[in-house]
Amino acid sequence: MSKIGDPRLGDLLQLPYSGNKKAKVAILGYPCDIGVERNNGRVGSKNGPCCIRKKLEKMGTVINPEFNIDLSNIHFEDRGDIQISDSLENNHEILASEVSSLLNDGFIVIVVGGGNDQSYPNAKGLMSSMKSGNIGVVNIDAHLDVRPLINGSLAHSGSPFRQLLEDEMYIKDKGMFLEFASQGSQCSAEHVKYIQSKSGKIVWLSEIHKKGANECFKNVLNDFKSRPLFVSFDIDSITGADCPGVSCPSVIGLSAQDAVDICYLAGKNTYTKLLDLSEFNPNIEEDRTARLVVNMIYYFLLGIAER
Ligand SMILES: N=CN[C@@H](CCC(=O)O)C(=O)O
Repeated sequence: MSKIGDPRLGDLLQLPYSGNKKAKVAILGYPCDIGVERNNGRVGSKNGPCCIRKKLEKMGTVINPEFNIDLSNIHFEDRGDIQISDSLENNHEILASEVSSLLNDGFIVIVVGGGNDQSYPNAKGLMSSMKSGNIGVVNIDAHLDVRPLINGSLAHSGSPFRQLLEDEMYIKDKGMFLEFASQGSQCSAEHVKYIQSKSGKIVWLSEIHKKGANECFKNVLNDFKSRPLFVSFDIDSITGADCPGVSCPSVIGLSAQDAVDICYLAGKNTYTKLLDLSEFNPNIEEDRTARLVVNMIYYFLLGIAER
């Protein structure tokens, strides 16, 4: 529990819903790393949601005196973890349907993974709730994650955005896709061509370092205009010094400050319906990285409070 006179996110989660709140936000866990294993990555992200929940309890002031933002105007609800089995395909179906039903109930949704394979079912959940593929998807990630399915049919943590770019509804309704903070040392030239052939865009990490993450991300939000937006954040896009607990770390990347600034802007953007956070792996490092992830959630909420 929080200390006297200092309510935190855990207290916000306890408040019952009252009709006059500014927004409803639901947090949902995807405790699954089968997709990471299939992609030959380091497993452990299935323990991510549980670890985040423990930290969430005590972090993040409900009234932020630095920015003068009061989160008690937001209804924040923990919807638990989705039911996981050994079948990744089943897990994805359940996830897409849960995300869609939360969005239909008027929630802004935060999904905490788990592997990055979650991002295609999450996008499907958004398309199904909108009954349209005319959505915007921004993948903040060191990797492009447009690898082909294994044996032509098995999804994995490196394939979610190829699945999106090949999705019938997304293609028919002219969805829009952009990769943000991609690292050329970890992305194949063939995959770049593939994304361009599907009208996807890429903002490389080097460009972000020149112009600043805030500026670059504001431009992206502007380009996506009024489409319902899904911001997918793979935390391995953040430099390993700031964010060591991931399946595939890098010595370069966004800073922790960039990450929270981006989450704030994503939350403040009226069209953002869905945020997912992927690849937190507490088996590798659980304290510093979990604190960063909770801060990212917190800054997203601060942004929503400023809509
Ligand atoms: N979501 C992560 N995708 C990366 C994983 C790389 C790795 O674990 O080695 C990718 O497929 O490139």
